[in-house]
Amino acid sequence: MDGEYSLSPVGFLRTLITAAGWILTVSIAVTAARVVLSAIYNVYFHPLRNFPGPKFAAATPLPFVWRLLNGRMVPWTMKLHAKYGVVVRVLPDELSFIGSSAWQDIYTARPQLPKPTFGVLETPNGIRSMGIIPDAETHGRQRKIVSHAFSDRALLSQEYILQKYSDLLIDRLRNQPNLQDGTLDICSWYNFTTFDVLGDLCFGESFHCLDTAEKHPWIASVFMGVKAAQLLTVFQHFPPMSTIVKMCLPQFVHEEAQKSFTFTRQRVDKRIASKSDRPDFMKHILENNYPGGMSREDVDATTTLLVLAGSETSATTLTSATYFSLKNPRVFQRLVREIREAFKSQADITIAAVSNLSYIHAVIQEALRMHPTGPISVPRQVDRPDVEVCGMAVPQGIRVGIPQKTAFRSPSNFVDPDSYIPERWLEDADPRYAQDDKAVFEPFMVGPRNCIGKTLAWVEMKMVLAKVLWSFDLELSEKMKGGDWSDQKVYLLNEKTPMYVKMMPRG
Ligand code: HEM
Repeated sequence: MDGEYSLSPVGFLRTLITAAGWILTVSIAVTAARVVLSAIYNVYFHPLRNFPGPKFAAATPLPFVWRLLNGRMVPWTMKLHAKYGVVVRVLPDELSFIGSSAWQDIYTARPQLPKPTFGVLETPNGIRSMGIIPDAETHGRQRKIVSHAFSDRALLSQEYILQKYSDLLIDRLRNQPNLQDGTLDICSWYNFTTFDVLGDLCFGESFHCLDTAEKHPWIASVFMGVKAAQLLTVFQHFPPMSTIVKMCLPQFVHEEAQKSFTFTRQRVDKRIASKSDRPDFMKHILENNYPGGMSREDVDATTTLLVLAGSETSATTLTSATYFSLKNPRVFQRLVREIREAFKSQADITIAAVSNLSYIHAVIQEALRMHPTGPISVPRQVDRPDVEVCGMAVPQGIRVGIPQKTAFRSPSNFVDPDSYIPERWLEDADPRYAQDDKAVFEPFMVGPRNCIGKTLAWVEMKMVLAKVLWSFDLELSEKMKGGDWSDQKVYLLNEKTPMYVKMMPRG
């Protein structure tokens, strides 16, 4: 009897291979059928079916995901909005808007439209920083505590920190051997300055980037985390993949995250143990915290966010303001004149004094328009019926957002959108620019989750730029004369490339 029913090992293997073949074929067929059916549903039956946009992007996340991966989201959304207008369906379930009223409709809606938890960067203990907490109540509670560190009074008491690092920048630049040969990358130096300022404001101790002329490894690690988080968002568009990919992340990614987490904890420990009364962020956070406000873990996570959000953005804008001004000699000359006529010495460049200058303000504003630091959409989730954006009813379950760079460079919002014209922001602006829809320009966003560091960013950028242009004559390096420095890949943040200049010390 046994012999009749037993299989030889070869027979068993053959049966196994045949069965595996069938399973694979059926799985592929089922997946293909699902993909085709969902594409048909998305294009012809989905609640967004009547919104304009390319059919392929309506059918599948692939075109969007491809741009996320190759960093070319900005040119893609620019092309789409140029073709389809104020609203474009960029994903089966996401709409992109470039009309100015979208800011109020999306980002100041009450109750808040939640921030999707896509690709969020958690610390290894699972705690999220204030910037990525989805729950409005928890976010609001933490933000209220942190906001004490950004009051006008706090800012004035922090001025000496801004003075210290902007002066150090000038000293260090003066001593660079390559100052005049066109190989000095001003972008890195701006970054060193803003990292040192934020290190000092958060931890009571800088990263010594200006001293060493190098990025601290912690900074590199945190930025790698941001890019990884952005790339991980790709898999959220293919739900089962997301969990699998997170589980399969290579060991070094976890080790890197753990290392940078430990570094933050140690720095925060040290700052708290110092019991110092210096007027940095930590003093205000600790003084205004209360049981149930922010846990120690919340403080760690939010400190990392503050360094990241406060350094990269200001350095990018300083670089683009320098780049665009140098590319436009008329602008550069007017800017330099304003600064050099206003100040007799570098020491006169104070927060109060620099805040009175109008042209430097317009120069930085126009740099933020040409090259915003958050170039792509940071969407919100429509979590209820009856939401309207730009006068259009948006169904529940959809994500909506504004891609800043596309909105700021759109000819439907600005006259000569690709030209760098600070004059459009002046009170006595050229009437040609009266047509600009300035309400669309919100580089710091609006609403309860807008930039908490906006005022600090403005004074820091003006002070650093004014000191550089007061102390040096600048020229673009030959290397920068062709091409467009601002045409950069984007992985949530701009992937900045070097910006080479020649600098001649004055006096
Ligand atoms: C040119 C300079 C800056 C620009 C253009 C900028 C822009 C922005 C934008 C667009 C957001 C909203 C991001 C989102 O919702 O995902 C944001 C949030 C934030 N920014 Fe800034 N930022 C700048 C400088 C700073 C500085 C200097 C700091 C502080 C040191 C800072 C701290 C923050 C924080 C903590 C948040 C999160 C706020 C919250 O979730 O409540 N930023 N910023």
